[in-house]
Amino acid sequence: MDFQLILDEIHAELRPRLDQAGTGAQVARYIPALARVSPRQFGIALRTCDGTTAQAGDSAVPFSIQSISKVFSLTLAIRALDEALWTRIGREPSGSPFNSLVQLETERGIPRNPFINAGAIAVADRLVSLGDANAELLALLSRLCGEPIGIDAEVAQSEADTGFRNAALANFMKGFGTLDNEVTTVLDVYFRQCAIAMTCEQMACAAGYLCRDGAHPLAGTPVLSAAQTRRVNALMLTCGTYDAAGEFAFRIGLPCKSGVGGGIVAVVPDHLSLCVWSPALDATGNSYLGRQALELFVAKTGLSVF
Ligand SMILES: NC(=O)CC[C@H](N)C(=O)O
Repeated sequence: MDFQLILDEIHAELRPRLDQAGTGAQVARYIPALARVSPRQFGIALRTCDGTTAQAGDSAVPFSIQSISKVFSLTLAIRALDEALWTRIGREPSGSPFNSLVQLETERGIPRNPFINAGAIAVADRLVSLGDANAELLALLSRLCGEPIGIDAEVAQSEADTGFRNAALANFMKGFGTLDNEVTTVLDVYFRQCAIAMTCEQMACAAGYLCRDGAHPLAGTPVLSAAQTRRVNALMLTCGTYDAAGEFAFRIGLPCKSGVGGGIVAVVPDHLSLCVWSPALDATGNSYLGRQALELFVAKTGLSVF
């Protein structure tokens, strides 16, 4: 399959839609540093299991990975704790927005899954107990894509200044005993992981272990076991795009994880990993053009888990 041609076609088809007037799509406004990002950007990149790469558009422009970081923090936590992780975090889709508080009350402070904010904050707490969580995460990402990866300090500060809902989630969970560490420490780790900046090309490579039964995309060494990798992919499919996960499975049928920076990473097991980015979001907090790009990719290639 000529992936470069396919990505070029997708880019050409979507470029005229970059002016998203009238669609309601807009960049995340609740984090001031993200509100300043131009919505008129679109990038896409993929890397196959045999190392072939393809890219189009703004694929080399760094963006704020936001909730895509939750895949990699989960990977670190599963590696360290395996089954023990699941005593404090569920594995069911939430059907609610990513920053929703409501389920925590009736479910006694146990977040539905590791990909909503509450779940990722609970994962961050586990990682804080194990060591320097942000340093571990940056080291993992840098190793996975073979390039140094860093945090955008301005975005991290902006999140910390306005993260009122995340503070509410963390305090609520602390009240139920879900967090072992200080709320401020855990939130600092969480905000900084969300503020990691990467390009589509770096992300497509970094996610490569997810299409290779857990093998490192560059070195081939195990990042996760094959069974653990299946679980991460299953969670991405069922929970990776919040209350749009059903729609994503229906229309795209790939494990996906989105972030409010406008990135979406997607996995075609045994074939390839890809990343799309366009900052304007739909009402569910998923990239408006990113979703369309993934739909086009699946339509053109027939690659889907179904
Ligand atoms: N969906 C997202 O990407 C949310 C991440 C964002 N940093 C937040 O905590 O609100």
